[in-house]
Amino acid sequence: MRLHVVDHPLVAHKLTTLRNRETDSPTFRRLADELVTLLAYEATRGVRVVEHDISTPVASAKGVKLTQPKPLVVPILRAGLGMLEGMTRLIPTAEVGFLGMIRNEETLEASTYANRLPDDLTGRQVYVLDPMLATGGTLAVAIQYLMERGADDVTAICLLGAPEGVEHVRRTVGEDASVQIVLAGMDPGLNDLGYIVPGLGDAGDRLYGVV
Ligand SMILES: O=P(O)(O)OC[C@H]1O[C@H](OP(=O)(O)OP(=O)(O)O)[C@H](O)[C@@H]1O
Ligand SMILES: O=c1cc[nH]c(=O)[nH]1
Ligand SMILES: [Mg+2]
Repeated sequence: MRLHVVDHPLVAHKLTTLRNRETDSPTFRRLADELVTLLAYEATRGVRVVEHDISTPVASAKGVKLTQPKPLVVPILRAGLGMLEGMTRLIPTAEVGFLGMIRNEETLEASTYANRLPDDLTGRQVYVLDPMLATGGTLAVAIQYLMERGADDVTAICLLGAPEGVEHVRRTVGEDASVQIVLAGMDPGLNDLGYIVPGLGDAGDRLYGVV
């Protein structure tokens, strides 16, 4: 498993505004969207392509195109939905599947309440979207689920992570798994309620309001 924390001043600038409690919901949504596109550029370095010959108006040329089947993008509802457009802007032809997951705020255990994914993911390259990687319970369950169905390369794109969450995912999927985590920032740890500190609060609530 590989971890990549993107080190770029524009990412750091947008993340700082995103964290600010004064940032309102419309601005939060816009920044989350912009950040994902920046992260996705890094996260898709390994996207699979094949050689593709074309003719320009002047001559023939060798290029590449995305392989079939196309990459699958999986936002984890609810908060991951705020990252979907930023991702599909970069890979418009990607297919999209959905996982609805919620963390029990007392036990911090993740459970799945919705699944709209192909049953067979054999050989698929998958990009999972979720802004927060806290205890790692949610992401570990999601990645395991995708790999059990045959996905052979999974990249998780998150805005903020905590070291204990990253280690939990590493232990669950195994050191040798073809799994990559891409973060805009890694915070020092979690508080007693399992929130990332300093973090940005509840990403779902900040995107969509308290429900
Ligand atoms: O790493 P973990 O400790 O599992 O926590 C992270 C999860 O918690 C948040 O979702 P939440 O359960 O709040 O659902 P929501 O997106 O509907 O708000 C977040 O979007 C992650 O999915
Ligand atoms: O800090 C956290 C932890 C879990 N979920 C969130 O939305 N924020
Ligand atoms: Mg939430």
